Order: sequence, then structure tokens, then C-alpha cells
Amino acid sequence: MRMSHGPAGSWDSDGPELLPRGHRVGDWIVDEPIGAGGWATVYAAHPADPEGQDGPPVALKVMPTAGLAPRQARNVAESARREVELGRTARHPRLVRLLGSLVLTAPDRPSLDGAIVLVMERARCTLRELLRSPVDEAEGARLITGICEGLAHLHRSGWVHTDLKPENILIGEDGEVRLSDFGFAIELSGTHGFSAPMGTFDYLPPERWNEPLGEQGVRVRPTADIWALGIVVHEVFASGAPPFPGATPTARGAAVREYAEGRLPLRLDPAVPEFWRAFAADCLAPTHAARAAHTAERLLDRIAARTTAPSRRRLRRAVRRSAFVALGLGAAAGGLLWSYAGPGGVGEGAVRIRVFNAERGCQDRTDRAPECSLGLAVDPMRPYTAENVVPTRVWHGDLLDADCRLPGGQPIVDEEDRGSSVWLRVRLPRAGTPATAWLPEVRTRDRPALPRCAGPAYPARPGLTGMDPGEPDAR
Ligand SMILES: Nc1ncnc2c1ncn2[C@@H]1O[C@H](COP(=O)(O)OP(=O)(O)OP(=O)(O)O)[C@@H](O)[C@H]1O
Repeated sequence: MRMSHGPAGSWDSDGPELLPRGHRVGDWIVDEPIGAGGWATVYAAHPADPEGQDGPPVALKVMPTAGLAPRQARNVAESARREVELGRTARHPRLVRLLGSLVLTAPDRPSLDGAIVLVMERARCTLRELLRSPVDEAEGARLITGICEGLAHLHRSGWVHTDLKPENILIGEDGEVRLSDFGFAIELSGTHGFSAPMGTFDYLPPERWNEPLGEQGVRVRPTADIWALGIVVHEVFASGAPPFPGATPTARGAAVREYAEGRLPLRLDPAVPEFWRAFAADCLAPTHAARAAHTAERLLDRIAARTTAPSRRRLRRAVRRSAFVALGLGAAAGGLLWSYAGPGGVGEGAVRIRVFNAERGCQDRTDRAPECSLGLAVDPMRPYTAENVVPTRVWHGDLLDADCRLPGGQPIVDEEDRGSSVWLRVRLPRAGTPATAWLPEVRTRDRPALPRCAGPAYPARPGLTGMDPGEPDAR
């Protein structure tokens, strides 16, 4: 896997041979190097034609191929092809603009002769550089909105970025976000595409650490970008600090896997404002299935709803809170209005259902491997994050007793992209506290006739208890 490189904008003088200032590349004259990645050095440049001096500033991304093993050279050429293809087909104000591409002729510099050059609009700096100074909430919101706009457009156009990180989020001369570095972007074929097993450790979603490597590579879906977005949102408000603990990217990767297995809670920096904490937590939902409901498009809607209708939202929250208080008082005064038989909560009339794991590689395993375990929610109305998952895990084929179904909960999409917002209330296999939990309906193929859940069966959560299960959560 490719490791993350140093801070963007810094460039390593021990790196590859550099083009000298004044060197002509196509219609451009090289100024100075402004950045470097694993595959390329990026230079500021100006037009060779004095008539064109008034044009926008450009950057030349030079990707050498000389001296590389044939497979590496093919990878570089393929990466350039993708950038060109995406630049041609998916133009958008939030994506860096590709102005052209050419092959460098530099017979006096054999290591650069034949390098592929992408000519792009030049940005002022990267998000990584911007985050060296604290960003206030309004500025952070503006930047994250720009990133979501770029991602929503990419995903709508059938691409996954796969390498979203502050080094690849540029800030244009106008101060607006431009997503860049599409060398690893994957074109979707249906719901997913396949990528070489590469990426920057700190931004890889948990499933990428276990995803089987097939002939075509590892499976990639837009939820991978949403995970990376969650990390970036945290970094924006926490002065560039990652949300997962560990001194190295490898250690943080291990923490990500512990979190996904329910052994480590998600601890976001207190500096992240409330709205963005919930936002980041949803982006960092531990599975593809739990994350799939939070598309870039829906996240944009959520930001817009917050920006345009704060008073209406506050009002709805207040109404809910008062409904909760009223219900709480009623219950205290008169005992519970409804009750489910037995201390386990799941009463008579329960129906046995079989757990189904859509991950093919998990269906034949009997070793109850952690990576094949499935979670059960504490509260089906709340984001399906590690804090909302009971400690008990279940595996493909396990039998559970369910006694009612709840429509209108958190939408969940499984690994085969079947989606549902229906949840089933189940008794936990080993009696404990809590005695019941919630299984997303996508996690079973059984469809027993169950009554709709009602009454105080919802786990206590101020502001949601007593709410009509059909009403979406408007936080
Ligand atoms: N259009 C641009 N304007 C200004 N700076 C840029 C531009 N494109 C890239 N850079 C700078 O160059 C750096 C490297 O660019 P880029 O990420 O595209 O290279 P890469 O070799 O593909 O990187 P990676 O190793 O992440 O794949 C960026 O982090 C940024 O600092």
C-alpha cells in the first residue's frame, strides 16, 4: 500500500530529478516546484507565449516513466489516463480543472524524457497547508460543503475518488475547494468498481483492511470516500489531527479495525462542533452498510437544512423534547403504559429468524471470526455507529427470536446493496443488559409476519422516545 507522504506543498530535495526554472514544456515555461507526491512533481508554470501572460496560473504535474519497471510505468500511464478521462467527462467547479496533457521531451534529462505531463489550473494551497492555522466553524462548514459538492458530483458521474485527503483537496485562487489527484479514481460499474490494493492508510475505511483481493483488485464503493470525508471533517476542526489514536498510520489503522469490531469507541476531539461531530460520526459508520445511507448528496442536504432552517429545526427538537418529558412523567406516575412480556423484552409470539451476512466470504465460515461478525443496534433510530452497537455480536446462520418490526429506522444497505430502514427487535442470544437489541432487516432473508413495534420499546434517548417511528430523524 502507498503510504502517505509528507505535508503537501513541501517538496523533498532528495527526490526525483527536477526540471530547472525556465525549461519549456509544450506551451509552458516552468517556474518552481510547488509540490510532490508518490508519483509526480508539480511545478508552477507560465505561458511561453507573451500574449498569454494574462491567462490563469497553471500547474504542471510531471509523472516520470523512465527507469520504472514495465508494470510501474503502465501504472503511471494508467493513472494519467484516468486523470485525463475524469477531467474530460466530469468537469465541475469543485474539481481541479485539467487544461491539457502532453508527453515531455527532454533528451538532455533521460530520467524525465517521456514523462507524462498534466496541465492544470493552479491552486493557491492545499487543505493540509490551510489547516496549519485553526479554522473557525463557519469557514470549516464552507470548506466541507465544497468537498461534499465535489464528491457528490464525482459519485453522480460514476466515479469514486479513493484517495481523498487534505493533500488532495486544493484551495483555488478564489478560496474555493478543488478536489484533485484522480490518479486512483475508479469508474463504477453498477454499484462498485475495483482498485489496486493501494491507498493512504489514515483514510482507508475498515472494510478495505479485510476486503479480499480478487483478480480485478479490491472492491471499491462510494462509501470509501464518505469514510475519508469523515476523517477530513475531523481534521478540519481538530487542527489536522486524525480521529483514531496511534503514533503511526499503521497503529491508527489497527485502531480503525478495533473500532469496526466494536472494541474501541469513536472518540472525536472536543474541538469538533456538535453538528459536525454527528456528521463525522455518520461518515465514520463502521461498515459499508451503515455508511451507505449517508451519500454525499444527502450529506449536502443535511448541511443545507442546517444552514437554511435552524429555527424550524430548533422548534422540532423542542417539540420532541417536550413529548419526551410528557411521556416520561406519564410513565413515572402511572407505570409503563405498554409492556412486553418477560424480563427479556421479547415476549410470546416471537418468531425465530436466521441471521444472514451478505459478505460471501463469511457465509461458509464457522470460526466466528471477528471480521465476519455483525452488530446489533441499541437504538434503531440513531446512526449505526460503534456507540450504538451492543457488545454481543452475531454471525451468519445464528438463530434469533424476533417479536416485532419497526419501519422508518436508520436506513441500512448491505454489502450487496440491498437497503432497508426496517429493523427487527430481537432477544440477545445470552441474557444480559440490555436483553434486547435491533437487527437491521437486511441482515436476515426471513420475512416472518411480525406486528409493528409500538410503545416504550424504544431505548431511552432523550428527544426520541415517544416519537412516531415513521418520522425521520431531523438532526
Ligand atoms: N493544481 C495544483 N495547484 C497547486 N498545487 C498542486 C496542484 N496539484 C498538485 N499540487 C501540489 O502537488 C502535490 C502532489 O500532487 P498530487 O497529489 O496530484 O501528486 P501524486 O504524486 O499523484 O500524489 P499521491 O502520492 O498522493 O498520489 C499536492 O499535494 C499539492 O501540494
